Amino acid sequence: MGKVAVAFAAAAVLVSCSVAAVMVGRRIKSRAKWRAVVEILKEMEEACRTPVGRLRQVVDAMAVEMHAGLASEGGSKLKMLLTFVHHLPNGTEKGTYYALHLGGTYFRILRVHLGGERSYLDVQDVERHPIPSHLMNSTSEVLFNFLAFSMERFIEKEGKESNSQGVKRELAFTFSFPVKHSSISSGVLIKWTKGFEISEMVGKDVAECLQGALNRRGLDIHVAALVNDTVGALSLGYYHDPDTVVAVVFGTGSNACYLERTDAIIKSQGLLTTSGSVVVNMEWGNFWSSHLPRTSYDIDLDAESSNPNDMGFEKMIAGLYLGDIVRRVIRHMSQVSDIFGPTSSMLSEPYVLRTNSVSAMHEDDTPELQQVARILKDLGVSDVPLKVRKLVVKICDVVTRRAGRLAAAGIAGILKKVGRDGSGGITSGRSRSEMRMQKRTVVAVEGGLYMNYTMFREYMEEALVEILGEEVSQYVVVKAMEDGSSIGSALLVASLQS
Ligand SMILES: Nc1ncnc2c1ncn2[C@@H]1O[C@H](COP(=O)(O)OP(=O)(O)O)[C@@H](O)[C@H]1O
Repeated sequence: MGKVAVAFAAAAVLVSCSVAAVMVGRRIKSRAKWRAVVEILKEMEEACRTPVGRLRQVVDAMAVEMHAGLASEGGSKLKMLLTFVHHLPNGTEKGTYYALHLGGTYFRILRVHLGGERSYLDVQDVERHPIPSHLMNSTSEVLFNFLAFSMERFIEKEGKESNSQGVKRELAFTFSFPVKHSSISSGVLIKWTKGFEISEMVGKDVAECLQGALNRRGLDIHVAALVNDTVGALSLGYYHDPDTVVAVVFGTGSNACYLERTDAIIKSQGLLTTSGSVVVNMEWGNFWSSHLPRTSYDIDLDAESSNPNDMGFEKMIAGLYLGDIVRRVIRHMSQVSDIFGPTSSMLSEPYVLRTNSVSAMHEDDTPELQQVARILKDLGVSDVPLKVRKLVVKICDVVTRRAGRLAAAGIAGILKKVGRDGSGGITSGRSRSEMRMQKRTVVAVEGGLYMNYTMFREYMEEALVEILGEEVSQYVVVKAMEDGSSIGSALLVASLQS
């Protein structure tokens, strides 16, 4: 071999050595990046842990806050609002009634016809539309004109042969935001939540605004009741099953109401009702306790939201927020590692990842996780390997598991307050034999998150059994109420007439 050939051979060896070294270096780097990502997941999992001991602390805190909110105005972050609902529909109602429901994402209109027997409940013409997003930060006039216009179109479709023609229509306005009631049919908006921002509306009478808009359109419709969506769900639950004492909504936001004894409402001493009880709208989205497992992602989400330092519990458990928590974790991982490829600017867009997509990824049962790949692609993250897709599923699981378990702790907190958790209420303990006398208790549940996200529902129901124990759980029935908020509100109006 000549000198030149030897030099080439030596250079070739050197080049292949350095290529190998670069490849090894890259592998080490990518292993380090993977480790960094796994570390983020581990930290997040740790911060989201909800062992049953911690859940029980949340249960106790919920019951304590409920007491405080009933004791004095402003005594707790839980407003514990009186709804002026003393009687719930019992099945004897008759006639045709309407409901118009303004939720966080959807508005719905429907008509129910009641024949005076529980079995004769005919729900007709349910319309459900997304709320046009520009309305959420428009003016009260624009918002209510739109609702009145939608109501007018609904009625026009009834046609001339409708049996309610020529008769004043009785309407329930189901309103999923906090209201301070002065009667069952009037109340002022306390604040907006769930991304709505029409500040001049705060302090105005909500039913009056709708009635005014209906009158301006010349519609012969009477706003007979202003009903929180949870109270609607409770009404439908009670109509079907009088053991229903609690209702919870898990949709865009989250809230709960329950039947309380009037003598337990210290802040309204002297409140008398013929039934001896009243429905209390807890506005539990604003619940807070140091026992809630909060992460840096929750803190950032809150700080960047339209209502910082507000609705802390809702921001951990409700549909509007779960997607955004998952997005924040993915974005953090994409900042410390290139496992998601070049950082997509879409990942920085708040609320771009919806909770519907989180459930689609979480429940993706295709072998290659094609749903996950498709949703990530929509976020500008293409061609990620299977192990990264699995990691995303894990993030969805951690966030939703925490949400479901905390939701269960909230429900158990209410059961504790009303003495239906097997412990005999907040102050006294009970013997085993007394526990056997536990009353059957139905919890009516509704909302898009609960109805459509199976894993959320399963985690919630599993944790409820864990908290209450097998024995007491036998007496607690969780019942889904599809469209319960709207149907139940119409039933409530019917019960006011009978
Ligand atoms: N398939 C789904 N998976 C997860 N969450 C869902 C799903 N479908 C709906 N949701 C959640 O439920 C919310 C809608 O809740 P819903 O009770 O129907 O309406 P609203 O809150 O407007 O009254 C959506 O914004 C979303 O957060």
